[in-house]
Amino acid sequence: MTTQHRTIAFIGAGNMTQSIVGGMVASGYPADAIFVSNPSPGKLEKIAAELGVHTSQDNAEVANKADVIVLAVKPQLMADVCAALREQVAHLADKLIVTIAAGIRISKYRQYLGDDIRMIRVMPNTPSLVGKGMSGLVADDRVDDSDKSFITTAFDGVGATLWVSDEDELDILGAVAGSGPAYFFEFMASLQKAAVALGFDRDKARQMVQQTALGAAEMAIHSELELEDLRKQVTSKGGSTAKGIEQYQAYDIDKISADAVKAAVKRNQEMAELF
Ligand SMILES: NC(=O)C1=CN([C@@H]2O[C@H](COP(=O)(O)OP(=O)(O)OC[C@H]3O[C@@H](n4cnc5c(N)ncnc54)[C@H](OP(=O)(O)O)[C@@H]3O)[C@@H](O)[C@H]2O)C=CC1
Ligand SMILES: O=C(O)[C@@H]1CCC=N1
Repeated sequence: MTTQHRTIAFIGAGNMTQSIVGGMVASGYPADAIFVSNPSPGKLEKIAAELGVHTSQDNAEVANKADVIVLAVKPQLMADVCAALREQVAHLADKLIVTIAAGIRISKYRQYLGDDIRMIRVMPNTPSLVGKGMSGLVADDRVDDSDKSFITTAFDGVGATLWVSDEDELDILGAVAGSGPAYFFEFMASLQKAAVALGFDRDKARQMVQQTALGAAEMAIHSELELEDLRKQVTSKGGSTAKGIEQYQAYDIDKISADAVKAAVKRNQEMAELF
């Protein structure tokens, strides 16, 4: 199947589906080719009203209509959701199965959905909603180039894509980029609180933090310099930034990030065992 706009069914209409589908429609993917299912109606009504995609409370109904099924439920629900799809969806082996769930290995999906499925695991992140996502991808060896190209194009539409060599690497990418927006928001919120503590109102503090984060990210993207050198450009000798940076280094920011990423990788590995 080489059709550029295959019919695609998202199982679960949560944060990630809303981000990805929102980004796909904004980047020109036809809403008419997108189906979304969810048990409760509220999120479906919102996504249908805002984006014009088809919706249903019945997973099997949307999965039966689609060439591509995207599994977008929480890892702990995956076994049950897959068991029901296996029972109720015809010709699962003819469809491309994509999962965005953290942790769970392709070998596990084979147990859940049948040994003959072909599957791509994608690890996206929520900035997909604004077209600035970072998605990692890994495929099993039954997936052909047209499947890979279709999914790459779909996720390129909501940001950047990076194919990794195996599922262990996907766990690491997930711990850095999948979880990463949370780390940046945590850091941004802490800078906002620091400005508020010194007398700024929350809105002004937020404005300066978010614009600074945007500017720094844009510079990192457009500069050939190492990130460390970009940091040095701001850090005038004997100036104020040096004093601020000294504080971050005193708390060993490298260790904080290393520990955070290791803990998130470990949890991905645990979820692979648990679910
Ligand atoms: N959030 C993120 O930043 C990222 C998440 N992921 C992965 O994406 C997946 C979804 O996460 P996220 O969107 O954050 O989670 P959410 O909880 O926001 O969304 C999950 C959705 O699944 C729905 N759901 C529950 N039971 C079923 C069912 N039986 N059939 C169909 N849908 C069901 C829930 O509906 P209801 O609320 O009505 O119960 C909810 O809308 C997870 O596996 C996660 O690992 C991957 C990368 C980043
Ligand atoms: O926290 C989680 O498990 C998911 C995966 C990456 C971001 N959210």
